[in-house]
Amino acid sequence: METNTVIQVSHIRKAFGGKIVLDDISLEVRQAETYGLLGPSGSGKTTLVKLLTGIDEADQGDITVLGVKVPKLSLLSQIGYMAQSDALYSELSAKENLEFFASLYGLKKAERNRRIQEVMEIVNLQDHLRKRVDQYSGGMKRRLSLAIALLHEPPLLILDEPTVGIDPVLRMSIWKELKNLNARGTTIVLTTHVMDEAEKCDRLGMIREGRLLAEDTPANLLASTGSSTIEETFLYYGGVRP
Ligand SMILES: Nc1ncnc2c1ncn2[C@@H]1O[C@H](COP(=O)(O)OP(=O)(O)OP(=O)(O)O)[C@@H](O)[C@H]1O
Repeated sequence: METNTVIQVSHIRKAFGGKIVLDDISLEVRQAETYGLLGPSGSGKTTLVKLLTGIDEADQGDITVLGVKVPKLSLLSQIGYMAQSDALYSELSAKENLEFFASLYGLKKAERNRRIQEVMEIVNLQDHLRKRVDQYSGGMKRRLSLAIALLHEPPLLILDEPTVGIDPVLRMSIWKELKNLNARGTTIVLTTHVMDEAEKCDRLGMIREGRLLAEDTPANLLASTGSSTIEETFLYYGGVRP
């Protein structure tokens, strides 16, 4: 294990009702990088990130996050998790949602107000703070969920499809912010099935049918397969060779 390892996944297996969903997955995420899990729908990405957060438990294998074996309740304050389906109180305003999560994370009042302003500016929702969440669009809800994950400035962000339903301009600004967070030492794990987004990650794990097909920097993955796009690389590892 390297000294800057934030997540160590060793030989994880997970099955639901006899169906193997994750099959002998091992990977490592290093401090201050953005690690992307790339794979088609149903490949096991969400299941894997849920194991990383400790929401769910593996049948076999070990996971260590920030030096602690998961699941561990105390780790939750260290992780900013954005689930695929938004966990928001729709009858409350965005501000009330943020205040609720800020108090869960134990943020003091002055810090709470400052952070609420900051995270809402990052996702460009500062003008919609007082709007009820049930009046938000799908993309706005995604952005609010991201804002909540950022609220307590956790050292590790785990984001399940963070930019789905978000327009390209805002997506670019969110990526810029993710890179800023990396520069300040934050480690990010995200899932995606968007190939152009995968190229923005420092390292990629390609997943298909519960197996890790390959893991490396986008540049190395392209070079080692002689591909010109990440999509071609994925197809190569998936056994589709022209
Ligand atoms: N609680 C569960 N009970 C039974 N099967 C499950 C459960 N959670 C996930 N699965 C199955 O595990 C497989 C992997 O699902 P998972 O949600 O991890 O995939 P994914 O790569 O995140 O897909 P998507 O991009 O569509 O979210 C799927 O076949 C899914 O039906």
